[in-house]
Amino acid sequence: MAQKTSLSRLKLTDFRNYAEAALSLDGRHVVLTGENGAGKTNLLEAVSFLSPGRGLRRAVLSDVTRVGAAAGFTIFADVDGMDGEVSIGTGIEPGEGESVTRKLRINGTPARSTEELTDHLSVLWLTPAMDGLFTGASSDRRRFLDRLVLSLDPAHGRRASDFERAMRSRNRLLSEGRFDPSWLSAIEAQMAGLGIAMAAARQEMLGLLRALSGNSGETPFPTPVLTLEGFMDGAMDRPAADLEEDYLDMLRNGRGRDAAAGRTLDGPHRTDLLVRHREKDMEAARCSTGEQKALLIGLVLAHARLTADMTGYAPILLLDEIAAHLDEGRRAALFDLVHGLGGQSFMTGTDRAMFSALADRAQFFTVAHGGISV
Ligand SMILES: Nc1ncnc2c1ncn2[C@@H]1O[C@H](COP(=O)(O)OP(=O)(O)OP(=O)(O)O)[C@@H](O)[C@H]1O
Repeated sequence: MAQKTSLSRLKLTDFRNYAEAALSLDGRHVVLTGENGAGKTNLLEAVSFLSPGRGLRRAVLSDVTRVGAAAGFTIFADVDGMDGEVSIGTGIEPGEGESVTRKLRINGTPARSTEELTDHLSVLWLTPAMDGLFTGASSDRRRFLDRLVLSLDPAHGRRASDFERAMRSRNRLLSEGRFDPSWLSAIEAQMAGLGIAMAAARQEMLGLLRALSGNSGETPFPTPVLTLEGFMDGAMDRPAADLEEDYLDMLRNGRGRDAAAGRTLDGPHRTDLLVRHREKDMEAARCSTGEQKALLIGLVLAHARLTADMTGYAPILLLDEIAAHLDEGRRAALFDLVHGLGGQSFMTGTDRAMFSALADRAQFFTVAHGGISV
């Protein structure tokens, strides 16, 4: 069984609709209930800032500071994490405009980057904004896929941003008609190395999830069958050096075409994550709304289980408005599955009764007008 990671304290200042708020936690799951607009999702968002990136809303950081606040927002958390107990502080300084970056202190010491958070805990989430994942833009599925990869392979984020930067340079050279062969070749060689490493990391994550779903047992949440399409289709079992060579050829031969298109038409930025409902043998986009939600839950739970298996520590799970869509039986089954992961989860809803099956496995809080009470 994976070890637990948990928050024992969360304290917010000038965060969204909270001027000041604090939560004392005892390691059990956390249920936050209250009316629409009370600030439940904001609390989950605060916890999501204990992982690298822009949180579960992919927020512009300056929007996160409470409207009317004189300074930037801060989040403090006491965490029993993968490296023992730590105090984490994160937030932004005021008045830096939209290019502001998030500051992080771990036990009072400034951290080089927010990636250091992954040494201490892993935070995964499922929010209503993800409901259209299977029917929406492929860029959303790619981002979802990359978050899956990132939770087990922190270097994936750096590879993806370096690839993006190199690709932008290539696009610029091509669009300006500067076909300088040595410059282009150097950029393309960098893209080939990074691009194939990204594709391999994604493929490896899918392989791990596939192996896991083979022995996931009976659950009311269907098994998603995942495949990748759009880049190096069916070729990923070949040696990386050969794939890099192939990708380099594609880039070299595609210069004219890409110049005309104004963008690079081959690469890992074109990958799509295809999801099928295994039991129905149906693509996810054609499943019913409820089936899609259940598939998404199945996918996030599988990822949480994989994270726990691979790291030995159960992730913190943020489940926003998860109970509303499920009947009583499925709700109880979900709580059992979440509890069985062995970690701490944060769940929100408008009605406390929906969580009654959790009983004393959870702490219950009421959220109202930017305040939290027991
Ligand atoms: N920067 C900000 N400053 C002040 N208030 C904000 C800021 N950003 C968001 N809010 C407000 O926070 C409130 C709470 O939002 P939140 O999404 O947490 O509600 P919720 O309890 O999850 O509601 P629902 O049940 O409708 O999902 C909203 O009314 C929103 O306008």
